[in-house]
Amino acid sequence: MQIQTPVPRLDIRNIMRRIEGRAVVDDVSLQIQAGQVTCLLGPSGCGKSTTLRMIAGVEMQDSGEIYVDGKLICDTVFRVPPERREIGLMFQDFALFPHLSVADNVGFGLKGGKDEKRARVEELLNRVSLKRFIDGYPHQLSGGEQQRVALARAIAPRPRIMLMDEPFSGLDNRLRDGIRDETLSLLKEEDTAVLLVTHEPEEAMRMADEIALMRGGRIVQQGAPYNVYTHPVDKAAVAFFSDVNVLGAEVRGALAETAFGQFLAPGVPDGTEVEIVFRPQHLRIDFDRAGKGPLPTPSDGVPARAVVERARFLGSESLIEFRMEFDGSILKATVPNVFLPEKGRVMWLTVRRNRCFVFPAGAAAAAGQQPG
Ligand SMILES: Nc1ncnc2c1ncn2[C@@H]1O[C@H](COP(=O)(O)OP(=O)(O)OP(=O)(O)O)[C@@H](O)[C@H]1O
Repeated sequence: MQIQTPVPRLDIRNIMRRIEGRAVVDDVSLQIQAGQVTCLLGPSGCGKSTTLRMIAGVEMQDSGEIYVDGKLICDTVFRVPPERREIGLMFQDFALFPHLSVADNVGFGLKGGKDEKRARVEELLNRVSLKRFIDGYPHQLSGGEQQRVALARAIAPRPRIMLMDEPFSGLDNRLRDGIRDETLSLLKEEDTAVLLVTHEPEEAMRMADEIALMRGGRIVQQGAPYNVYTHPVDKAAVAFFSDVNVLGAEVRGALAETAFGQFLAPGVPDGTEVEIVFRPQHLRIDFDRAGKGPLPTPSDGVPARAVVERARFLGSESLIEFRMEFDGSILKATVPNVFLPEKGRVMWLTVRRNRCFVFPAGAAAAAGQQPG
């Protein structure tokens, strides 16, 4: 039986944008289905907003095509104007019209009869729990309430695609999580395809069905949040989501020898410098017992002696920095709850081997391998 993949709501193929001779967006391809949220995640200046502007139609790509529901809306010669693309936009500075009532703001882009428009406005204000402000004005609302009105306005004309550029970054932390969740459930109910730009990994993890990790104009990795987090393509992809620890080693006979034992480096030629990369939560801490640590195990390898340099309580976890006896480097460990050993205390560390990644040293953009 053949499984039919639905036609993507948004399909971007190989788009490229050069500014002053530099590829600001470099061969980006992306597909988003109706009802799916994809987060374009990357550091400042990596080309996220430029990608969004090309989809919105306010900036032209130098090559590549954009399709909506299988229909070409833009290549280098043909271009559907922005107002006919049925694309909703939501940005950080969501700028409601100050002189229009909440109802008129939400109904701004709506077509149809007066009653029909009013019904849609009421439905959406109800949905974002702001019906009581229907005849109020933007200045009477808090930042979070204005943001919810902006969401209702963007979604009112039932756009096929919603483009959101850092839409929650102007909100204070306490409000943000609630509004993110509310926004997500409304967008899902409306079956909109969403492309959300953010530089915050927590936001992408919270909102996305798929994360597209962008760097230097290119998408370097794409997949479900769990996969992007647990199978990063390179050291920078690990570091984007958390602190990282790095051990340097040279490969001999497909093995990288470290103070924590050997790591598999299948297919890596002898003499290659590699980096063993792991997150702070994957270091195990053990107490010193008369100068000895725990026994080596296949899953945790060999213990290495370390001295506590600094320990801090961060709320839900503690962060401990260790100076490693084998080379004087610092490794970071996090443990749940409160654990604050005093500076200078000797402890033993092991690494969860199946949570380590082995990458070629210094090759930020190269694909890495996970040990078996
Ligand atoms: N019109 C322009 N003229 C010159 N440079 C530009 C122009 N538009 C974008 N750039 C450059 O292209 C790169 C990508 O910009 P873009 O705004 O797409 O990045 P971003 O990932 O959205 O960053 P941020 O998160 O800071 O908004 C940046 O280096 C930016 O300076």
